[in-house]
Amino acid sequence: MTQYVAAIDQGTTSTRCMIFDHSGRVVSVDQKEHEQIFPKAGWVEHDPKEVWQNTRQVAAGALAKADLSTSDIVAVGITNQRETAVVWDRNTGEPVYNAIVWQDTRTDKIVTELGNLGGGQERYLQKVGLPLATYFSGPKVRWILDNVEGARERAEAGDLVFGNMDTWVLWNMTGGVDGGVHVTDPTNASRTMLMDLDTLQWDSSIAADMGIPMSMLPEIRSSSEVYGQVRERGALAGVPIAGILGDQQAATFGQACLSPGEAKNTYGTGNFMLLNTGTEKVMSRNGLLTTICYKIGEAAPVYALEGSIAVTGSLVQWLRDNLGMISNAAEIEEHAKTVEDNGGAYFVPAFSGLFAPYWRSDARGAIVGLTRFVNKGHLARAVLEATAFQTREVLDAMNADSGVDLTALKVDGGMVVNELLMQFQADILGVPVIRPVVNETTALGAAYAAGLAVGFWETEDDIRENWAQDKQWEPRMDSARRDSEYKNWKKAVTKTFDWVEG
Ligand SMILES: Nc1ncnc2c1ncn2[C@@H]1O[C@H](COP(=O)(O)OP(=O)(O)O)[C@@H](O)[C@H]1O
Ligand SMILES: O=P(O)(O)OC[C@H](O)CO
Repeated sequence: MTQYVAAIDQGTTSTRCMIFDHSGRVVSVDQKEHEQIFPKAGWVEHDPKEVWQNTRQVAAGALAKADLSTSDIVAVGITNQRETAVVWDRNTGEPVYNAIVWQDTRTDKIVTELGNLGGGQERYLQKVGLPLATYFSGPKVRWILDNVEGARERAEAGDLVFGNMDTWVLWNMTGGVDGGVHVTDPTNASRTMLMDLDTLQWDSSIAADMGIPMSMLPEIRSSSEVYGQVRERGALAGVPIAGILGDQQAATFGQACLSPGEAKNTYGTGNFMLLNTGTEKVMSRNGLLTTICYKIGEAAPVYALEGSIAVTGSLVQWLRDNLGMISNAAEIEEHAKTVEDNGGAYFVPAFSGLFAPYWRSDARGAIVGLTRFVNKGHLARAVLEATAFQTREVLDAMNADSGVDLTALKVDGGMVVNELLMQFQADILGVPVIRPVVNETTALGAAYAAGLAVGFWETEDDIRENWAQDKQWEPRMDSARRDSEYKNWKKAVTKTFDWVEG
């Protein structure tokens, strides 16, 4: 009987269930979007119960679409938008507040206060590998405890628990109030600001500074082992849940970046470039994050350097949803193709401040270089080019920090169907850009982690063998134009600084 592995991919905009065969080929997908809730400027929330309901639906949907039954599935992996924080009551399963999403900037004052405590920024960089920023989960949990009536008392009494989306989905999938497992993996834990990067354990002094009771925190296990079985009711009942990886680490795994020096760049809501640095923890001097890449069972953890960009695909969504300039994401390429270049316009989408390599929460978005000449096509180009320029900044930082000169870039994610963007990306980087046959590397990576734990795949070599190239874009732009475009971009970025005052 043919067997398969399933993956739940709980992303920023949607939740997917994908089923893979032994060759890593997708045999079924079901997907459901959830509401993006924007209560105020800078605030972004998701309803955790909607996400859980969607998870159940897509699990059933993916099985039904491929006409498979639960007995065909040997393991399930979970991958997720990282940093997004949920706090719920372990006795009732009710969240006390909406999930606060990674893009949300409401914690800027909390972050500033933490920076004023002993050790400041440097203490966090050394211990957790992250700069103090609104991006990470710890300050979001602190905000909930400070602002939801009665939450702090309930947390101190041991009734409230915290989880990122992996933990929320796992706890519910394994039974919720009826014995749900409260666990995370080191890739997710490394995005909270609360995990010591050397010991892979929660750091009680940082938790104390953030006012977060240790009893709220999930147990940190490896990224590939059996955590529990799917609850008896519903789709996938009884199947072992055997892998957890944050979505960007999952994509790194799915892209078979399994040796030091190998990197991938994922183009989704935001962009995330990860470079495998092996068992060596490389600390960044150029605005990158040090993070856990994966930890397979008992093996030593593998580290990564990461360049996180907050706004890339979501800028295309913004054009669609907030401006109505396009009716679907693919249309942006049609508009961009009507012109030769950006007509002098540069769009810096600092909607959540700027992440890597700047980490400027005082920045806000700007379109510069506007003249009467600029039309819709130029703006469409400027929107796509923003993704490519931001990626160049991250690649430069990556090369400087690691000493690795990346000679090609493996790409994946929702935006890489955009041919114009991929060509411009190769042009502005000056290195080839390579897309794999299976572009769903995030779900695939989580499936690999789960499949390795139950022996469906034997070793990491199986993963390397399954990877295959689909298309490669070669740089065509001459270096003088590349340099002048990049110089203009850098100048445009400086125009976004110091917008939000103190
Ligand atoms: N043809 C396209 N051109 C540019 N952007 C696109 C295109 N198709 C999808 N996108 C963008 O890709 C993103 C979705 O990618 P995906 O990897 O599914 O995201 P996530 O996992 O973050 O939810 C959306 O932000 C969307 O705007
Ligand atoms: O949901 P995605 O694919 O946009 O990924 C979000 C990242 O994990 C945020 O760190």
